[in-house]
Amino acid sequence: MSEQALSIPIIDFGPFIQGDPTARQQVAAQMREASSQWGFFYLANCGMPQGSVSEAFQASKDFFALPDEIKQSVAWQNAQSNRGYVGVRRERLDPSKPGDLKEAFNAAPEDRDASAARNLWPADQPEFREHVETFLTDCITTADRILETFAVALDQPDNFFVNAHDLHHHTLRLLHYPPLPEGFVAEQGESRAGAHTDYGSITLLFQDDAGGLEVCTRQGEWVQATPIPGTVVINTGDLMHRWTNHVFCSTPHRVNVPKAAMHRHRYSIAFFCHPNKNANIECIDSCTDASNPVRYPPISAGEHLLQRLNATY
Ligand SMILES: O=C(O)CCC(=O)C(=O)O
Ligand SMILES: [Fe+2]
Repeated sequence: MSEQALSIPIIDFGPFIQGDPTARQQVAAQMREASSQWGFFYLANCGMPQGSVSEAFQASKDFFALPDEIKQSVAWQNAQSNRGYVGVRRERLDPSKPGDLKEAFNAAPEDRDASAARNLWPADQPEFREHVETFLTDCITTADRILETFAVALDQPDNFFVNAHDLHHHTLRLLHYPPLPEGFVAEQGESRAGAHTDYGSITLLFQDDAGGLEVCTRQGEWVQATPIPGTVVINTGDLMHRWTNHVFCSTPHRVNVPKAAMHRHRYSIAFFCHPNKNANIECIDSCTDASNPVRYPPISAGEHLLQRLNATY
């Protein structure tokens, strides 16, 4: 492993949140560097209330421990609404591999549009709903602050990305990777989550201490994104890659099964940010010059997502 491979950057967000203009510029410059070299970084002091994070993890554990028939009562229906429960091996993030050894529950911020899909909540679990909804709200606040930093990093008006995300077309995903049985062998290359890139603009990823998340460097080496307590992992997705004309990466990542953590549960929570469906995704002016000519025509965020989904399924 090279020196660089060992160091997914850690960025302290505290100075940005406190608002000193010089400190904001410094944090923005760190995010620019990390997003262009890695497409991944750890964010410390991200501003999420610690209680909200631990309640969301507890809610997730309680939900996945429910009997299967309750989980199936809120089963995921279709890609259009993309909410509810997805059982073990139902999904393949890497289509060339068998189903992922995980289960998931998707929820989204409530859409102001009355015709939009609604979240699926299990009956008689009021605390689950309450904690997930609080966590969703806190994730939106945090994501908006990160998006503001990205705007500073790319010499855009502060609200450039936040305005393009103000309909909150995001998805929250609680993930549970069950313990693998004694003697388990990954016969056809199964993993907890196959190698993939995320589709949207940015992802906030909260992980417990089990480990297993791995990130592919630009040199093609897989390195571990070891859990660091008190941080959230941020990565940039395919849409941000396109929007920034490849200045920011969309980096493949996967969840492997470390031997030491094979027989224990792993829980993580991902918050996938997507711009408004009608947002115009056109090369950002500071992301092109003679050596990096514009690579793509403009596209709406909704159309980009459809193309990305059609390429996968
Ligand atoms: O569980 C994790 O740590 C990563 C999950 C992930 O990358 C995803 O669901 O897109
Ligand atoms: Fe991912």
